Amino acid sequence: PHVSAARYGKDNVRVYKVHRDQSTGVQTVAEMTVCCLLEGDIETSYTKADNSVVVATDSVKNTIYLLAKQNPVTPPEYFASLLGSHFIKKYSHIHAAHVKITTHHWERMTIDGKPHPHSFVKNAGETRNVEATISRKDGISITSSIVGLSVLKSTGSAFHGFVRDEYTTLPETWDRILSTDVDAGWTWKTFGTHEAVKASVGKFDKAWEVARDITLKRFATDDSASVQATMYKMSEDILAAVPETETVTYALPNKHYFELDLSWHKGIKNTGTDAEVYVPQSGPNGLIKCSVSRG
Ligand SMILES: O=c1[nH]c(=O)c2nn[nH]c2[nH]1
Repeated sequence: PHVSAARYGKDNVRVYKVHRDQSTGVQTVAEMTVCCLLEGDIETSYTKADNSVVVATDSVKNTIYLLAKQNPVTPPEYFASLLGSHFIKKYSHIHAAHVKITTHHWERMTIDGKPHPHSFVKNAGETRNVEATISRKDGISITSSIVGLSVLKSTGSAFHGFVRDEYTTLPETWDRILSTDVDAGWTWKTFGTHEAVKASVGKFDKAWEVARDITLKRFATDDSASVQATMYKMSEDILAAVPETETVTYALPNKHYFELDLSWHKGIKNTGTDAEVYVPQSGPNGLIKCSVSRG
């Protein structure tokens, strides 16, 4: 037997950084959780108990905090590229770094109609993520994503005309609730070097804003024939709006809200056009995935 693949490092490295603008007193915060795994000529640490090739995961963790102190930590695409590039520059036997950054969304509070200089609220559950592979040979591939953005529409969603056979019980509907937890990702065209990422630094925040706006607008305004049809439109829009992206990927759970028949009680009408009280389902849920590429 032989090592067919290996990577190791530190996961769940939580980092918080504050920027204090002395002139205005405005403070800005960033909080993220980092996973950084290294890949390279490390097989002997597995096969021969040879620790001479091991950059300790504790040193990986130390490096994350040091680089966070010495460099900007936003946008996360920039910091992921900077962090990964550090390891392949510093250690000739490390040939790739796999960096995942989950950033937590501290939204500045508005108090008495004014942005507060140092107080923030966290949007429940929504994160902005980056997964990057920084490779000596293949350059820097980055995928950005929005995860955990929970949305619901109370109408404007239908699902009919699907396969009807001896396995089908689902009734067709022309008016249903649609709810999902958005997981939307966009893969950037590969960057040759960290300098190329640095040159594009202004594009990452804009792309996240555009992708989020497109997702919400299409979700709200599309007269949805299915999750599949709506997510394809979202993907087309993002590819058109962000030319530096190559592929857009969505993974959308279909979080079902079941109608509840109450007619057993004095004939109360609560189904079809009379439906008002529904039963939100924790599971099973649909899961619809799609990647859309150029051309
Ligand atoms: O939007 C939907 N897509 C599907 O594939 C599906 N299957 N059941 N309900 C569904 N809704």
